Amino acid sequence: MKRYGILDTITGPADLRGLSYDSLSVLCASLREFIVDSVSKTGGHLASNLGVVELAVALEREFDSSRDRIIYDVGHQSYVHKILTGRRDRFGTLRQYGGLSGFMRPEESDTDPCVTGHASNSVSVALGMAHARTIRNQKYHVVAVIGDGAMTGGMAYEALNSAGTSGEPLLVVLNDNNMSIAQNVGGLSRHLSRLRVSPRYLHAKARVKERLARIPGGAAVSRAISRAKARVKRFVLPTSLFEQMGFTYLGPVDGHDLKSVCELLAQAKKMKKPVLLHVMTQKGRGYAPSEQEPEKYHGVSSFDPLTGRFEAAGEMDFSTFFGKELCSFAEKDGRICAITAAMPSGTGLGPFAFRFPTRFFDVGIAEEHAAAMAAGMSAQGLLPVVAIYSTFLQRAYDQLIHDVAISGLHVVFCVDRAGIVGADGATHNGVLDVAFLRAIPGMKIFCPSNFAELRSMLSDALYHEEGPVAIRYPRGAEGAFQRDTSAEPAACVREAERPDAVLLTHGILVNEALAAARLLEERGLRTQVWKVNRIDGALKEQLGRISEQADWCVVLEDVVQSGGLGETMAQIHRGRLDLLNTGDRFLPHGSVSDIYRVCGIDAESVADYITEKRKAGGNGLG
Ligand SMILES: Cc1ncc(C[n+]2csc(CCOP(=O)(O)OP(=O)(O)O)c2C)c(N)n1
Ligand SMILES: CC(=O)[C@@H](O)[C@H](O)COP(=O)(O)O
Ligand SMILES: [Mg+2]
Repeated sequence: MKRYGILDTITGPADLRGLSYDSLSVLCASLREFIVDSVSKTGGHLASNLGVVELAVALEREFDSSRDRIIYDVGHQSYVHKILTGRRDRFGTLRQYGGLSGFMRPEESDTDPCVTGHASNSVSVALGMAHARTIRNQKYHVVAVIGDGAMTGGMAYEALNSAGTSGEPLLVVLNDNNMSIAQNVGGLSRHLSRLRVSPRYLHAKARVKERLARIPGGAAVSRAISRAKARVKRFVLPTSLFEQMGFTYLGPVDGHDLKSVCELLAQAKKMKKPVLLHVMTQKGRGYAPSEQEPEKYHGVSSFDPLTGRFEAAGEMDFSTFFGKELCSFAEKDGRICAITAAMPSGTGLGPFAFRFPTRFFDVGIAEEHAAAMAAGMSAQGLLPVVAIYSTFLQRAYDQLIHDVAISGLHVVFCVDRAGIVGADGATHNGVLDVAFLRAIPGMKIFCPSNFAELRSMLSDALYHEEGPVAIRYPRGAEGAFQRDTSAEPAACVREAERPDAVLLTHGILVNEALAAARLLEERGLRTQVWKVNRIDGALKEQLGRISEQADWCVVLEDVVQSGGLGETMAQIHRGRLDLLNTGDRFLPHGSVSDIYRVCGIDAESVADYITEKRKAGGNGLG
């Protein structure tokens, strides 16, 4: 087993307090080596974790994470915290089924104060905890560690606005690496750049003070000048946004200078008010490939730690295909605009951004704003396409309804990462979109199963529809089923004469349904397979047609049961009905195939289920 020097001697955060700063620096190097080795095997969020090593060590040293509440925003950068709080031995299970989560999970450790995964909520949750501490007359510190990317999310400002004047002692550590997943964007990013250069001003001030102190009576002069300067400064120097909101602003400090970070944390801890500590770090620090390309190494699959090369060859996936197709449409139609909420590469919009920079909008982690902005564009004659992961679209629900749907505005929502995403787990699965989108009057949902259908449906959504349209597609590549059936609202993709059962599904799960039908055929059962391509006002009519095909109907979905197609079928179908879906629960993390098995929606489980049911002669509904 590989040894990691000083890291092997650390049993918990308490050990950090007995170490010199030099030893802590050596520990940081070991932590980086351990993280690179481990993540190169499991995959995970590499660059963000390498960037916060010193900060995370300093936080564990200066605070007591078992009692104090340290919330890492998103939590994708919480690996050092996990390693130092008793989870190092399980680190090889990261993001795997039954293993450690890639985010904070209280069920994993008392040192994880809350569930994390979505950005920009940490200051709100921290303030709630600070209020609880006051009301319950308890004593502990509350810290929110939020990145400059997460700080582009509107929720962060709602929280700062409230926290700054709350009077609650609370520390917000702004981890500023000038990166979201991609380059950070917007006015805040500019504001932080200005603050970052302010040490020059601070150092110059310190030098003048030092020189004045050396001349007789100079100290008194220095104090008088300082007082006058402080008064003048308020008028002539731009103060930080955070000070304006009621925070005491500390920093900016070099986040890799452990001693300075520890000292400032210790200082902040003593201050009985809202404090914001601005820490500058380098994303990907200490590993050459991720230092050079922090975006590429933000979230990684397994790779060779020596070269940084990825093991899996990059297959064409739905996102890349979508991005490429959208470029073809945009070439011919100058009204098409593309909007992303801080996910240009994840949503496949990189090429669009490059080719049509004036029609591409990265709004930061601001899904609500993205949806409402699209409404404005549509109202004024543009053709906006908003590409957002299913799970993050949850943030924009009110805007979907209020700004887009009520006015019947034509906005195309490309709902990426629909269904099971796998390793990111419960916070990131896209299993609620069918239910929440269907509930919006006038919303149409297209469910492509493959690239050809995505192309056709994108074309239909852009040119043959009015009002809001969503196209939901999964993470990753297409499967064996590559036929374009998009011309029909619902298509029979496997015929069977006098079928024993009809298997009905939508989207990528058609591959599991067809594989299940083949297995059932080997067992002597005839299964007809249908897929729904459009979920809209005519759905019941389609389901009625399918319902007539056989007495026994099985509905297979990669979404929760409530609000799914199975429930609608239950209102129509008079024969036997089984509903196979992700259930009304939050799912664990693991590979997509692991989670399909957990839910019983993989081909084998479906075939076994139907075979068993057939033997038992029962009805699976309810
Ligand atoms: C609501 C929401 N939208 C998008 C994301 C995807 N996301 C995860 S991390 C991240 C960038 C965060 O940047 P920052 O907070 O600066 O952290 P860094 O990775 O730079 O350390 C984004 C966009 C998310 N987790 N939550
Ligand atoms: C932390 C976070 O929310 C993102 O980094 C997410 O993990 C990206 O997921 P994909 O790998 O599916 O783009
Ligand atoms: Mg950042």
